[in-house]
Amino acid sequence: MPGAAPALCVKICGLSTTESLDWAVAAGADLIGLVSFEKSPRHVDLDRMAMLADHVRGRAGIVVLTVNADDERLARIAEAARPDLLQLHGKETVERASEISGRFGIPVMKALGIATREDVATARPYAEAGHRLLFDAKPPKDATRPGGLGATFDWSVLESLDPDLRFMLSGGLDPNNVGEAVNRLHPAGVDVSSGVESAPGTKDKGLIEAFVHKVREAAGRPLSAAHSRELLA
Ligand SMILES: O=C(O)c1ccccc1NCC(=O)[C@H](O)[C@H](O)COP(=O)(O)O
Repeated sequence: MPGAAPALCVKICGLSTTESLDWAVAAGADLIGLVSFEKSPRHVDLDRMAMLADHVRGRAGIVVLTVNADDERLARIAEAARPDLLQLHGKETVERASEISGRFGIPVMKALGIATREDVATARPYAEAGHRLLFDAKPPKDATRPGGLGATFDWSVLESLDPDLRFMLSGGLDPNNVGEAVNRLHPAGVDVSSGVESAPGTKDKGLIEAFVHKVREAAGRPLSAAHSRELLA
């Protein structure tokens, strides 16, 4: 559609039951996220990850997120879940991200903790290396995990961003603020975990539906599965 805004990809992260996977798919999510990080209330072990991935395969893109995982762990994840995307949410360098995507043949989305414009500037080398970007709130120094904290960051640091630097927005999004985020920042996608939960790790059907509805409303057009394929390509 000429002149239309690019479609928006919606990721619902931290899913750990078949029921909540079905809620996310039915609501229109493009991507579902499975957490492989033991300190997280959303962590799923390899057997559960494999079961969940097989349950949703073909109905949404499968993203598995890890934190500074070594090759042995990544090999087990790749075998168990056969993910469409690996989200690296630790201190992985550009070189490590490229090594992982090359070794396992799985595209990488690098999560970056954002607080200042200087943090945003660290994204360009990952993009130039062909990796997807997820901008999340920079975690506090005493945080027990680098993401899934339900905290927003100062979105104004993204307002002068080069429009060719496409990113998935994350961090403290919920049905009440995602519309503003979409209209202000025009991200390639949005990602949520805490904002669609009734308790840490417990997803809420109504909040998932409300979140996706608000994104669709703000984007002014149906969510595009083709766009999530583009994001995964
Ligand atoms: O979700 C977690 O528990 C988590 C643990 C360790 C690393 C990353 C984690 N989540 C990554 C995500 O992609 C979350 O969706 C993202 O951080 C946004 O979370 P929230 O602010 O709770 O919506």
